[in-house]
Amino acid sequence: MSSRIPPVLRPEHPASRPLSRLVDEFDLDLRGSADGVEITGITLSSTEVRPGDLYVGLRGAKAHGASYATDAAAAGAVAIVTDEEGAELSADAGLPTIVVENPREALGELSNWVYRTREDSPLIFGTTGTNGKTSTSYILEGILKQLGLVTGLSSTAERHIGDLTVVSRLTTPEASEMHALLARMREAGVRAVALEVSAQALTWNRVDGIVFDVVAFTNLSHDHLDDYADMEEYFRAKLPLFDPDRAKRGVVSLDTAWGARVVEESRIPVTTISALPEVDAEWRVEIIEESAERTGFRLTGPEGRTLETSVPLIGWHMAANAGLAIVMLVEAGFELEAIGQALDADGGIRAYLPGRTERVSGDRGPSVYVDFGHSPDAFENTLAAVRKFTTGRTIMVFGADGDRDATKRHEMGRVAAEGSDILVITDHHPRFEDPTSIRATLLEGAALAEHQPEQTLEVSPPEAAIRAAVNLAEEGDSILWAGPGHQDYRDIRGVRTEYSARDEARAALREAGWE
Ligand SMILES: CC(=O)N[C@H]1[C@@H](OP(=O)(O)OP(=O)(O)OC[C@H]2O[C@@H](n3ccc(=O)[nH]c3=O)[C@H](O)[C@@H]2O)O[C@H](CO)[C@@H](O)[C@@H]1O[C@H](C)C(=O)N[C@@H](C)C(=O)N[C@H](CCC(=O)O)C(=O)O
Repeated sequence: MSSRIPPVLRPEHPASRPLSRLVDEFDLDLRGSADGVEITGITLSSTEVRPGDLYVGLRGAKAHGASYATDAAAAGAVAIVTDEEGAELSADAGLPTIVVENPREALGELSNWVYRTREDSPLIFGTTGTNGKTSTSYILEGILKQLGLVTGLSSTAERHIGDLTVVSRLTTPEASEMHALLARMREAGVRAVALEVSAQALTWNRVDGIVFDVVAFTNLSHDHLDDYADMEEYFRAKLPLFDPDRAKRGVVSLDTAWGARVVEESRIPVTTISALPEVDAEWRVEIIEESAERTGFRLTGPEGRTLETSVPLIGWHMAANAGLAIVMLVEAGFELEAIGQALDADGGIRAYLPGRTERVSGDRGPSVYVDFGHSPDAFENTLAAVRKFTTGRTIMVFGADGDRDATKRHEMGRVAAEGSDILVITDHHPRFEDPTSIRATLLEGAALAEHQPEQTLEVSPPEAAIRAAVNLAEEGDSILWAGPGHQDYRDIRGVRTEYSARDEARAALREAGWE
């Protein structure tokens, strides 16, 4: 049985290390005395300090972490690492202070020192790209489990330590949290870990201090242009993962043209894969069988290596993700034959992906899928997969994130209109934006589509939107609710209200008499 516990995980039996040794080993500028100071943990949030912590005060977009040093000290922090400005801000806390130029850049190595993460490290797999990171990581974890290893996972949806499930806040946690998680995994005997690595994680040093055995690039498409000036900058944010200081080998999907650019710029040995027939790659994924439950595919690689298998997931993009996961394992030294046997054993891989084109409906009535996709490219893939197995109409329900990349909204609306028979535009996480104006932009985008749905509705809030969709649906129709996926909250003006699209969809089906 898995259980859910709060997200900030620390090792249960942390080792204690003297501050004086840290100062000596890194030749740090210490102000105050290190005498008798012992470090057992590290954090960058005053609200998460535990006694014995090294508190790292870094400048954020809203505040300087060092201004919370007094709170951190009261909670048991024994020293602070910060910059010159932070040293002044934290003077009243009376903590021994280490001054570095850029505390964020120091965080990964400091966290590795505190938790000795690289000692006796498990195999670490890292996946980056716009779409498919979570699915690839879950599939990797599923295969590794079937190969008999105790596994760990860090994803947008959840974090896993063996059989323990923990909710996740960011796709890739901050470096101090990431290293604590890896230390906790080591205590639990984890021997292989699948980590999702966002572009933001690379930009903000969240995976510093970790050496990946195999990394992978899935694809790149329009997203996150609020954090990056343009696609080129977003692309360049991914490249540090393909650096010898960080990773040993890589697998690159050529399914988007950006893959070839990764190959060109990679500084580690990489192999290539594609699920597109027109693309020339070392490994090829070819769909051989598709149903509304499973996708079967043939994977062929260098030296005549071949594997025929299937995954309990729908759409060619899921076969592409599975192929990528398998080649990552081959690159890590696993035999393709053993992977094939593991995949087939026990009725096939149990790659349960929460909220990834997850069917939440029963046997009667319309099929309802909840998906996490929130980019035009993700919409296109999931809509195509759902349409393929729908005898009736395809109804799409979606909204867009507030305070996140607004430049993709027109294209989201257009792609959704292009692929659906009925479109229901609603809200997602408005955050501090006006949901009415977000919906207006999505509607403008929908109007740009060449193919227009039979009906386009604007319904707010989302619980009313899914009910409107279910009420319009008939037996044989499919409803795709894209955006919320596995999430269990909505962010409205900075307040996270408990909310589950999966539960709302099931309730709507029940109320309509389908369940
Ligand atoms: C835009 C962004 O990435 N912001 C990150 C940033 O927040 P910030 O600069 O606003 O921080 P701040 O509030 O000014 O605080 C500064 C410092 O004071 C500390 N603090 C703050 C308040 C307090 O009471 N005590 C305290 O110690 C904070 O921990 C922080 O270290 O530093 C925070 C703590 O380190 C991060 O949690 C926060 O990520 C936020 C939550 C976020 O949503 N990030 C998104 C954009 C993100 O990273 N997304 C990717 C997307 C992946 C994908 O789509 O696949 C991800 O990996 O999740």
